[in-house]
Amino acid sequence: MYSLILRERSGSITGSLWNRISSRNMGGGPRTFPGGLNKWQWKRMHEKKAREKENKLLDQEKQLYEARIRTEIRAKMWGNPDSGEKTAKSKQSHGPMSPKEHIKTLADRFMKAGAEDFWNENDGPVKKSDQGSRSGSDSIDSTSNSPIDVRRLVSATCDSMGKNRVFGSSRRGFSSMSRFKRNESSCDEGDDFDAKKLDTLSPFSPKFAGTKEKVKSSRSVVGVIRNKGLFGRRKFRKNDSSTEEDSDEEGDEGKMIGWMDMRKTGSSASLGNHDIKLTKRVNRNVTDEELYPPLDINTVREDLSKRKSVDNVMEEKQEPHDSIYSAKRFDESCISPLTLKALSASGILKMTRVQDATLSECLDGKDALVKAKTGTGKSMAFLLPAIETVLKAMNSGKGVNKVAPIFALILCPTRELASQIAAEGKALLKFHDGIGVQTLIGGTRFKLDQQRLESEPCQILIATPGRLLDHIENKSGLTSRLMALKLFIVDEADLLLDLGFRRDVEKIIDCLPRQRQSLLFSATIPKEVRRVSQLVLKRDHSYIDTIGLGCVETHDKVRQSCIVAPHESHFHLVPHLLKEHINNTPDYKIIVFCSTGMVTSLMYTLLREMKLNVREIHARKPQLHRTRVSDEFKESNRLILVTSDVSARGMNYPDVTLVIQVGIPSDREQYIHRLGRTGREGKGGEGLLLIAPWERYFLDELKDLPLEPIPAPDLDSIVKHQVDQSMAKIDTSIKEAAYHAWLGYYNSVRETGRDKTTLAELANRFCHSIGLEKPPALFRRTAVKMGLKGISGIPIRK
Ligand SMILES: Nc1ncnc2c1ncn2[C@@H]1O[C@H](COP(=O)(O)OP(=O)(O)OP(=O)(O)O)[C@@H](O)[C@H]1O
Repeated sequence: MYSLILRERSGSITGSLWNRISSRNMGGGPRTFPGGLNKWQWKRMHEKKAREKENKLLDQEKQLYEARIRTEIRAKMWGNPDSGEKTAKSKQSHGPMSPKEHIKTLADRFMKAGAEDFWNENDGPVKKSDQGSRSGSDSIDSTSNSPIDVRRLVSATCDSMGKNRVFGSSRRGFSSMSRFKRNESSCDEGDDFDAKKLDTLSPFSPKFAGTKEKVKSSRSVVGVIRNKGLFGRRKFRKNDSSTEEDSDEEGDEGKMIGWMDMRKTGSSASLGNHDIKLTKRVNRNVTDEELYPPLDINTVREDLSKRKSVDNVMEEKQEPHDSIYSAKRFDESCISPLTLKALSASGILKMTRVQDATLSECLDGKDALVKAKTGTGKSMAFLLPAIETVLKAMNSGKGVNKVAPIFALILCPTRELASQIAAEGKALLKFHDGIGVQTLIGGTRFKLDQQRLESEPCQILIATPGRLLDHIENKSGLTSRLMALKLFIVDEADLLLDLGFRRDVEKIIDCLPRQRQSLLFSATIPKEVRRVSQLVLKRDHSYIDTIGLGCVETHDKVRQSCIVAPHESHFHLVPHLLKEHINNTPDYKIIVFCSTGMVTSLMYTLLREMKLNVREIHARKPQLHRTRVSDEFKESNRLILVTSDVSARGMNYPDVTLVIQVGIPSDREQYIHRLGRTGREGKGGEGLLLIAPWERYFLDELKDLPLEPIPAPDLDSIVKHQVDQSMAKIDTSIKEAAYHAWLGYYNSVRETGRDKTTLAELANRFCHSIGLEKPPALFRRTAVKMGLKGISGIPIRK
């Protein structure tokens, strides 16, 4: 069926080309599945089943672990009347070991033997001669009853965990905490006891895959070693401090130690007598000295001085902690010399943290979900891999026979953002001949788009979902060009995967080849989005979070405050606050966010009447106007931009000094993105949220952000008079339109459960504040559309 549709769409494609196209692996697949389900429903059903299976397995693991603990407690309670002497009988005893003893044996063996040859096939009991070769604190005699150096074990473990990378492969529920970063400093810490050895010790290491019994008996170590993720495959990630050797070992396949090799060496036979109880352990009080044998003071000093010098070198190399930049330079990465030339021509030498964290992963062709704060260079972080992908595809010659292939597709939510990304892409391609970036955005003529796409080079396409779908559905030939796609990028991924856009994005994905790399970027990635990201990403994608767990998504340098004041005072307060800021900041540049396009228009008209230097952008303005104003605001200061949420995401207006949000945003994420228009590139800024008392409930969503409540300022009587006069001059139609839009918006965001004020009451107050004598009646159709029909106090026109 799908090939039929395709055949119909590509009527102009020649026979041989058709053959190539139809044999291509398309993202769509069959349209219907058993039970009349569509592809996505089918996919979701299977994902759900997989999750359930995973949870069931986790439960089983938990039960096993609990059983282990119970056995341990029972063993403790029964006691062990052991004399401590090794009897001939005990030596020959082949009964099962107690969990504690097993752990001890494992740890002892570990201490004795190097982790590398620990589980060799012909590995037997540790020989005396081996013991002799070790000295100092490293050496623990396994034949004696010397206790395991738990403190060292724990500290090494914690150390590895503490330095755990925040970013890593995303497996649902298996947080990156279960992964250990290879770190030289952690090797320094406890002799040769590094993360890798810890992994070897872990019952989840493939080396322990030999018998279930072994895995079970070492489960008590797990409490220390693994604090999350029972099944997650252990991965070692390479980092800056990884040695050459490390990276070699990690190999290409996900930098993971070969699973098969380990399983081979971890067979039951290879354990020899080591899982057999040989001695009976004496129950005796262990002194502190025995537990923590005194260390040679000189060794400690040496260790400390070594660590200090390493730290100093690291500090010298590192940027200050709150800097958005990393110490790494672009010329240290493997991007093309011509791109490097363009970067240095723009004065860009160092990577930002997000670029450093993602570039190598993205260049390796991996799928990734990336979270980084606003204004930290995410656009460049995905444009550079896009350019490299195009260069690679062009050099390999693949797809060049096809009709002008598009190798990289970038989706973003707004037209201005698409144009901005395209401009940045063009700057990076300045010295590359024959590679072009084009945009497909709404508000332009469809035919012109087509002509442009055909006449100018376009290997990188940046589009808004609606217009791209128009082209796909109108058989403009774009579908066949997209068949060569290698890289699919979604900027502001959380918004595009949210309900408003998701259907469009799904349809677009249906038209893309399945064999592709996909990257998702945003400053905010709620849990729900991580889940649905599977729609776009491969299962083994990386989740790269440069913000980190428990850290806020906003910038420390941006001061955030909140004013709660009655709704009717907002139109008076905004001009007052603006004037105050302008007086204190000569080079001001302010963005005022309003809830809807029509309210934006009213606010703009009011401020213009008050002779402030102001511009407006919202969806109701023609595209030409939007582009002109956006460009003007980018380049100037001493200007105020009043805008709706079309400017909330991704727009890079440099040096914005203040962001005012009038009324509650649609959600927490939108608050963060709006605020993110200031404090870009590590600079400072100020954010102010102005809400009515009934909107206070929204502050719960922001309670982890450093939002300072401040009292509403006393209104300047001159400003108040000016506002009243200016408002009186504004056309009633603008006010009525604002009223209707406002009503619709608040009806959708208002939490009626918490708010006792009726919508009619709020509507009346809003009317009053904008100088309307009485609420204008709504057309019945509009009222039904807004869900307002039947609300008393709001007049409805037939
Ligand atoms: N390595 C770098 N060195 C200097 N400036 C950079 C670097 N990378 C990006 N920039 C600049 O930082 C600014 C912000 O970048 P960008 O718009 O990509 O941020 P963002 O993280 O996408 O923000 P948002 O989350 O709001 O979309 C841009 O002006 C960009 O040119």
